[in-house]
Amino acid sequence: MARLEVENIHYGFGRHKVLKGIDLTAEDGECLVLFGVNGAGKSTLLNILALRYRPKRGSYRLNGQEVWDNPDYSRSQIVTIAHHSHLYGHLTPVENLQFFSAMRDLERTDEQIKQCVRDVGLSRFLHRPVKGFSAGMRKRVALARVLLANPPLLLLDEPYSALDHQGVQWLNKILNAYIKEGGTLIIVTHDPDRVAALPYRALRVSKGLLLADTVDADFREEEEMQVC
Ligand SMILES: Nc1ncnc2c1ncn2[C@@H]1O[C@H](COP(=O)(O)OP(=O)(O)OP(=O)(O)O)[C@@H](O)[C@H]1O
Repeated sequence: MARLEVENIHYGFGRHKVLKGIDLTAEDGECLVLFGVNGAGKSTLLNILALRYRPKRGSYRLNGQEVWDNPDYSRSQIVTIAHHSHLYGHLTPVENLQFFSAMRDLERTDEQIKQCVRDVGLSRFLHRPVKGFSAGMRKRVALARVLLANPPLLLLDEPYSALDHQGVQWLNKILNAYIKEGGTLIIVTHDPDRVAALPYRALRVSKGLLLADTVDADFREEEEMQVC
C-alpha cells in the first residue's frame, strides 16, 4: 500500500528546465497513466518518483514520510521497470531473481522464484542465460521481479513495448490484480489502447506541468516536442 503526495517538484538538466512545479497524489489501489509528447518529461518524473533523481525543489512523501529522509527504505517500497531492464546477461532468470531477492532482503525460496519465472511464461527458460533472450523475454524477466517483490508502489515506463499480444493481455491481468490488492501503479505510455483494460486516471505532462488529461485531441496535435 502506498499513498503518494508530490508537491511543487522542479527538475532540470543544466539550464534546461524540464519539470516546473509538479503536483501529484495517488492513493492505495490507484492506477495513474502519464501521457505526453516525446521529451515532455515523463521518464524524468518517473525517475524522481523512483528516487533516481533528487529534485532541488518540492516535496515527495510516501505514506506520509518524506522519501529523502530515508531513501534506502523508500526505495525498498518501489519497483521500477524502465526502458533498460537492468538484468545480468550472464545470469539465468532464476539467478537474476535470486540476486534481486537477496539485494532486497525478500527472503523468497527458490521454488517461489521459479514460480514467478513460470508465471511470466518462461518455464522453458528458467536456467538459460538472459543474454540470449529477445527484448520481450527480457521484459518478462523484469516483470517477474514485480511478482516476486509485490511492492507497494510500482513504476512502469513503457511496459508494453516489446511484448506480443499475449504478453500485453497477460501483463494487464497481472496489473489488474495488483491494483485490486491495493498496490499503487504509475505507468508511462504513448498508447491508450494498451491500458484500456485497466481502471486508470489519465494525466498529461505538458510544458513542465502535470495536468488532468482532458485536453482535446486538436490541441494535442498542436503540441510541439519539448526537446532542447
Ligand atoms: N540525462 C539527461 N541529460 C540531459 N537532458 C536530459 C536527460 N534526460 C532527459 N533529458 C531531457 O529532458 C527532457 C525530458 O526527457 P524525458 O526522457 O523525461 O521525456 P519523455 O517525456 O519521457 O520522452 P519520451 O516520450 O520520448 O520517452 C528532454 O528534453 C530530454 O532531452
